[in-house]
Amino acid sequence: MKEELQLLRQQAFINGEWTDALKGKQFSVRNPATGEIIAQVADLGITETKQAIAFAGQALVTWRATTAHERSAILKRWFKLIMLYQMPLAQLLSQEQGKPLNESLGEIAYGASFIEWFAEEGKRTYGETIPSPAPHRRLVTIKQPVGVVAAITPWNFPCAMITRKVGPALAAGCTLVLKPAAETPLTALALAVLAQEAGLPAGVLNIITSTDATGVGATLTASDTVRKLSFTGSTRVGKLLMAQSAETVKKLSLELGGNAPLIVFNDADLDSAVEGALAAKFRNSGQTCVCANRILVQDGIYDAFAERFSAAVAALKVGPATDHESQQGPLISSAACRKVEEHIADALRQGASLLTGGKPHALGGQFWQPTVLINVTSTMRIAHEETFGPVAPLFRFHDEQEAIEMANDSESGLAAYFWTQNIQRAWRVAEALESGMVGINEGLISNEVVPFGGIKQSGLGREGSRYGIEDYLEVKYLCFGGINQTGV
Ligand SMILES: NC(=O)C1=CN([C@@H]2O[C@H](COP(=O)(O)OP(=O)(O)OC[C@H]3O[C@@H](n4cnc5c(N)ncnc54)[C@H](OP(=O)(O)O)[C@@H]3O)[C@@H](O)[C@H]2O)C=CC1
Ligand SMILES: O=C(O)CCCC(=O)O
Repeated sequence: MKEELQLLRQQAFINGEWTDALKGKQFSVRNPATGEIIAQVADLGITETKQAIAFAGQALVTWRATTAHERSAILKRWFKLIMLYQMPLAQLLSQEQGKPLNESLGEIAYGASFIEWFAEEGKRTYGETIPSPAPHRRLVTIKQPVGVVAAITPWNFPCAMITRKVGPALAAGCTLVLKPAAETPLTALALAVLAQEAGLPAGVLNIITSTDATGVGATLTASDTVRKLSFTGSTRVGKLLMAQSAETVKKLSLELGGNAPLIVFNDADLDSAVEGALAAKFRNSGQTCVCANRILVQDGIYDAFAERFSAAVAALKVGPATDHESQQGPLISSAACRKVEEHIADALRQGASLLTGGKPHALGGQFWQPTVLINVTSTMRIAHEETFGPVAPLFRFHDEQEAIEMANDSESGLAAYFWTQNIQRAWRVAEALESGMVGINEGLISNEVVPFGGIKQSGLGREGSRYGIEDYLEVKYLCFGGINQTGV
């Protein structure tokens, strides 16, 4: 490498240029562990968003004409650079998002894995030949890039939620306008530094940093040039963007909220269930859409599980990312803290009890004690709303049928988990759960090779895996007629 690249950028990235807002507006990015301002980032608006869309439209003409191998070579260079800069990227990510450094290092590697995976998958976007019902016709399909893609991403995974959209889009031959969350734009901009270094042409990836999510979202969805929207975030905003996209009939990928059940049957391996529930609930301090939101425990194992689990939760080390022993960082905002507080208060009011936690952490600010509630019931808010924080509510059930009914009693259907040592039950329950992903005796189920996505109001489409690139491709059917089989 020639020289260290400067990863901390405070300007937006449009058509390969680092760009200020037209009116010079900026917004502050804060470290959620300290409240300290760590950057002043360009605050772009509707006009700049329209410009970025136009540049992405122009860049599409040449980018879509490159071969999958050429695109793959650039993506592989990008992957290598991300891994080369894994530590500084992780430090930046922890600063703006708050998660412990080890989790950030893991997220950078996870994020990079989508770039490497789709660098390969892009070469395998096969069409088909279809046996023709008519002797004089030949029928084939080819796959072509959808076109310009708008991507809107959340703050909880500032790297991986970007790369699992941008990786397949670029590999397929699409260009993008990306709006990262206003809380965490710095990792996105740092990724752009490395993409440019890897040789990504100007205009292929544009990044709009903005606090006007409504205006930018409306501009992206209203645009006829933008042919697809890929969004990860709340169900409320997902529905809004879906409605806005109806006018121009965009292709949609929506990764929305979850309310994941985690079921522990009497025949579970208790050690494994405790370890898995800890991982599934407390990853990123509970701020993950696949985090277990409802822990359903069978009568016969309830007390033993509650005791072991709450001891493990109480032992979690809460602290800032600068303390390398931290396992739980701060929540992203004071609003997130309020939601956690409200869910706990509502549960306690309705008869739940605390086994551990339940209060703001002594560190102050946005740190919250990892919390376990017992005797939680379906009338409580926590049963139906995603808490998105470090609160584990333990529900009680009597038999398998009741567990399945409780698990499926949700508008969401993203992830579900259960623990059993009975193979028949494992298949039965896995098939009965209404969710896009199921962990069986396993609490961490995400990686780049598997299809990530939900059913019901958890969204549309799949990210990662061989399916992840399909959302960025259109199938075109070609009918070759007039074929003279005797030869002319
Ligand atoms: N599925 C998931 O991974 C996530 C789920 N959530 C759920 O959502 C709750 C709220 O989190 P929150 O951060 O507010 O999630 P949002 O859905 O509001 O934010 C996600 C992204 O959407 C953007 N956005 C917000 N409003 C609009 C709009 N009108 N048009 C276009 N884009 C918009 C945000 O921008 P900006 O940051 O500038 O507001 C951000 O980039 C969480 O508590 C959790 O339950 C949250 C994040 C991720
Ligand atoms: O959408 C999210 O909340 C992030 C998902 C993290 C994962 O890929 O497991």
